[in-house]
Amino acid sequence: MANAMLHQTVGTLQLHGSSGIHFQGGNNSVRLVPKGFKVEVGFCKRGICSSGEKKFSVIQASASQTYVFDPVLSPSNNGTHESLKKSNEAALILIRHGESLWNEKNLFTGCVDVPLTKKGVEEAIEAGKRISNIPVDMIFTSALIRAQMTAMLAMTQHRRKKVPIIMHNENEQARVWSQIHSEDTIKQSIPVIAAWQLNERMYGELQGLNKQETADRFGKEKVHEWRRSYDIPPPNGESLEMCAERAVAYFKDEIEPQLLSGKNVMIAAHGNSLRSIIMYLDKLTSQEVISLELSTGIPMLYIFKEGKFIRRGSPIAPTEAGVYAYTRKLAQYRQKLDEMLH
Ligand SMILES: O=C(O)[C@@H](CO)OP(=O)(O)O
Repeated sequence: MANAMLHQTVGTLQLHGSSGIHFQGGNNSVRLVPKGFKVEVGFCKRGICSSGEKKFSVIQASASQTYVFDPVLSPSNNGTHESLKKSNEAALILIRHGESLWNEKNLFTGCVDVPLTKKGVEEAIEAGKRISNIPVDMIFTSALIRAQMTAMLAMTQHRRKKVPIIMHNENEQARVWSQIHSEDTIKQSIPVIAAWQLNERMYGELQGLNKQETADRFGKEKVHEWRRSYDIPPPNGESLEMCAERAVAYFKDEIEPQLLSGKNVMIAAHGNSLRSIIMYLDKLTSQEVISLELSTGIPMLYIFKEGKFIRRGSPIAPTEAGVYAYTRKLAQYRQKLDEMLH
């Protein structure tokens, strides 16, 4: 059995007939949720396994099978959800995409898939410089090109020089055809998971309309309500509340377990999908979130520690001492990079 996974792989898990676990949908990564916490089990033959798979169900006993798994998320690690929360610390970087061609034209964009402008490209590169000393083990982006461009461009500046690789798990063939057959190469890679749940809020009938013209037509206040209120959707679109239902659920289900296991995560997404996630992280009220505005291409750093998200603002520059004083781990990581690169 190959154990070539991007997760740190340090053990195997034997599941026997009495385990009550049955896997459906081919021999790739699966996720199951026993009492209290998540376990991620991968049994891909070779190559990169990633999370996000839902093609399985826990319904009945199956024959004995050996799986590679990530012990920090496993029940056999003597750890409970609570003790994991206490022992691990991880960095979380949030970044709204750089300026898009429709930001430049002042058009409502929502789920329309518009690329970055030249300025947006530069913003993403600048953002990358600002976080170039902060560890990144996994990247989550929306399914939209402006967020993916931003993540990739930012990573060109990272000092660790690992290669961000987009996971293709949309079907069995895509998964097999994108496998990597060198464990060393896998170690030098960062999995990038693209998820529609992190997409911008769907702006309904406003998509493609000019923001100024819409305000002139419907009134400034109405348009502000559509754009910034928590629970009032634009015509046939999503309110922030509706956007939060999928974006925050995805964050809790797919991203938080990674942070809990000590993985450092970057999320490249959008003004409103990130507003909804920040509302959750900072425990903002539906009133407070109205005035939360995110600029394009500005990275925001959180430290996840003892089950809490601690907001650390936006690193100003890669050398800014303050950021690395936040935690010993960050300081050590930066020092390691300095040693490696000198
Ligand atoms: O057009 C959009 O999709 C968003 C983000 O650019 O606009 P708004 O500022 O109204 O949230």
